[in-house]
Amino acid sequence: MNQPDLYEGLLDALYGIFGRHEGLRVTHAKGIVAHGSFSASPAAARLSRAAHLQGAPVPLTLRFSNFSGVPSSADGDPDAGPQGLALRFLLDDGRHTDIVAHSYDGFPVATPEQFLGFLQGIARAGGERPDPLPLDAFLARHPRAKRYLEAPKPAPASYLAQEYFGVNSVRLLDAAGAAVHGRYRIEPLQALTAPSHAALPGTDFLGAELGERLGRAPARLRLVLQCAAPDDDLDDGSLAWPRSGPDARPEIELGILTVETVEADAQMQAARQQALAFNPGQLIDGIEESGDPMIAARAELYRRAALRRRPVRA
Ligand code: HEM
Repeated sequence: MNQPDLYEGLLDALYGIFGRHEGLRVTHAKGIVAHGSFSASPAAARLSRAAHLQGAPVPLTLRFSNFSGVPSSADGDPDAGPQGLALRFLLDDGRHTDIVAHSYDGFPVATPEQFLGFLQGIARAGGERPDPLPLDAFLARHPRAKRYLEAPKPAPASYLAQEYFGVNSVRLLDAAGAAVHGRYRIEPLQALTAPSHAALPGTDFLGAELGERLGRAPARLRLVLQCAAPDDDLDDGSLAWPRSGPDARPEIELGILTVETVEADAQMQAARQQALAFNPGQLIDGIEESGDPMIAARAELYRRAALRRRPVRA
């Protein structure tokens, strides 16, 4: 299969599973846009020459979301997780760079081709005449996909109360061109107080909780780089790297994200969501793809997905 057919096939498969919901993303359909800023650590500036990692505060747009492509799916429903966090760093010269992360450490599969097989299996296992055999066969060959499907993904107490993982590794380059490979993680700076809403199936609370919490005070998250060990596969985001024990990978704090406000006006919120098109392939000098095939594929996929969901202008 050529690349354009693969990308269109992936989008068709996602629309087949979730249906078409006018103007909304085919996955992560329900979300909320917030604004804030990012301040890089001195370690980040030593690691990369990227403009937003030099230390001066950089304006930030964030979108928190639920996995499902069905916008009416509630926060407590099983298809709501993993939750997503997309970040856009707005640079002085009008450019931007993005990180698109989710709350599961890993991905079901390593390549877009495998992901198509996974989605096709899921589609065949549902619908009017369900046939579970293709999915069963796929999961038998891809145990990490099985683990992903079976992992409980409960709703968090707050979008701000859990970790998010970049999954696909990147290469950071310093001023002299020296490279470090790693994966992003975004995590709460401190444990949050008890939730104000219950995370029960059928309940919808995450968007309101975020607005209420930020109405009281800004929230802070850490951006961390989990560094690759010399023999780590940089092209397989389905495999989580150890975080504890003797094989724990070194970690470097890249900076602090301060989340300040949400778009309170419902119409503006909807318009912002539609206009935004985050893209994990939107990189700038000082940050490169690591060789993971998913980054290039996601770059083209998200571009095509945004074109499909946006209204055609006459
Ligand atoms: C081949 C693999 C993947 C495919 C086919 C895929 C597909 C998509 C598509 C079509 C969208 C909607 C884009 C838009 O309309 O703007 C999307 C959004 C998203 N994806 Fe993926 N994705 C893949 C891998 C991943 C991975 C590895 C992660 C987590 C690290 C991830 C997290 C997200 C998030 C958080 C969003 C919502 C972004 C936003 O708020 O705009 N995806 N994905």
